[in-house]
Amino acid sequence: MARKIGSRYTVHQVIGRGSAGTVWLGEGPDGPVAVKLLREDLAADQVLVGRFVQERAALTSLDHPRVVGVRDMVVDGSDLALVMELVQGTDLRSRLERDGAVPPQSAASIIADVADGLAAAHAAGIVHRDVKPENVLLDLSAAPGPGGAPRAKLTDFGVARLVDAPRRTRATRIIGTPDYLAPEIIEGLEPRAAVDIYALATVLYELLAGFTPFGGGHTGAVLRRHVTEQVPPIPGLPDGLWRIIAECLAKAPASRLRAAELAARLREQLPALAGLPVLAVPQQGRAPAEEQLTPAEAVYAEVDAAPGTHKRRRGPAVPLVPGVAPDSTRDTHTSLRRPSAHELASYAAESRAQRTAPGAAHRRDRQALLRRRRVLAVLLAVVLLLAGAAAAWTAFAATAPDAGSGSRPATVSTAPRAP
Ligand SMILES: Nc1ncnc2c1ncn2[C@@H]1O[C@H](COP(=O)(O)OP(=O)(O)OP(=O)(O)O)[C@@H](O)[C@H]1O
Repeated sequence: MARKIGSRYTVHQVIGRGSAGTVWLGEGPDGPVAVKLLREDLAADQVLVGRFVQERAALTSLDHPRVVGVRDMVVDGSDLALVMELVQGTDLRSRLERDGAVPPQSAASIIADVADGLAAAHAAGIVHRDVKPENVLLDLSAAPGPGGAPRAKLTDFGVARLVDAPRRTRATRIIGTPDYLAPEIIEGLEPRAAVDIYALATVLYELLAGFTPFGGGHTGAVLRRHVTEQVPPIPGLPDGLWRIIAECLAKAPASRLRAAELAARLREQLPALAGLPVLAVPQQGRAPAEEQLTPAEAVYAEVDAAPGTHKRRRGPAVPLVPGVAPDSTRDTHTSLRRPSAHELASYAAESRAQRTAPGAAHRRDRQALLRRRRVLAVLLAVVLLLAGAAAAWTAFAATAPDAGSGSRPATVSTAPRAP
């Protein structure tokens, strides 16, 4: 069923769904396009419509072969739509779901492409803020890159910004996808370009290992790991590639590589990675959600949907266009309560305790017990000594010559008497 979007575009078929809207295959004056129709509740939000109009110039002027171009932005009655370049292919999430992990050379090549796109965006002052496999499209119509890797393009620029909470709410809420959130976002800082580098390095890790470094279990646990834990190594990964990942997952944003450096460093690695098979990385044994909660994480157990966002979900998405059945089952943008500094500190303390091996924890408890016992023994000895001294004093006072003078201490009897 064809549908008109503004005066210039017609859409006929749904090609995908996300948390912010539905993507349609469409037709414009210059040929085929992809049209992302934002959800009705977002389209009805006047603040968001204002931002949409404001962002139009920045988003439509971002023109780079590794970025999915935004051709137009349409505000038409109740429709709010981004008209994009149509990419013939698939997205990286679908590829991961199909193949699991990716050979190291292909992974590095795909991520170098995305880093090129990010470098262009960052140079134009645009931070993506939601880099994840869903937002990387593989252009299967283009000639493949090194080792037959498909060419990648980053999409969904600006959408996280459009649906973001205003500054005053940002102090208490986070919008993003938990597995890819940089620690400084969780700590409440303004997201800058380095958050995209952190997210992209997380995607690289995921391509190589088949899972994200800090994901799994309850959202509170995921946030805590981003802030407090070191990235788990990937067995068998060549050192050069590992160093790049570790640098880009640094907790301090200033220590991370810039996007252009990341692309260049990855390309330097490509020859050495040629022919390496997919790494056999054992899946991390993260326990299912509730079992994994530490007491502090249990305090931080809220994952809820702010207006305009979806719950973190495993079920189908809310239908976005009347009459169209939901088909998205992905975890995607989530609005989260930002953990307080106290909660983060508790996560850190518990995390340190959890990292200690069970044998070491047992030894540590036993040493604490012995210390407590020693302190008690010293206290008891002091009490007994004082009691003995008091008893001796009483006995001495009772035998002294002026014992009958009552409460006056015996020493007084030796003091010079008043004339
Ligand atoms: N320009 C495009 N060309 C071709 N297909 C596209 C294009 N943009 C998006 N798609 C397809 O539509 C799907 C949904 O895209 P969308 O950006 O709405 O959601 P998402 O990125 O999966 O999730 P979210 O918006 O919640 O981050 C994509 O995964 C992709 O398969």
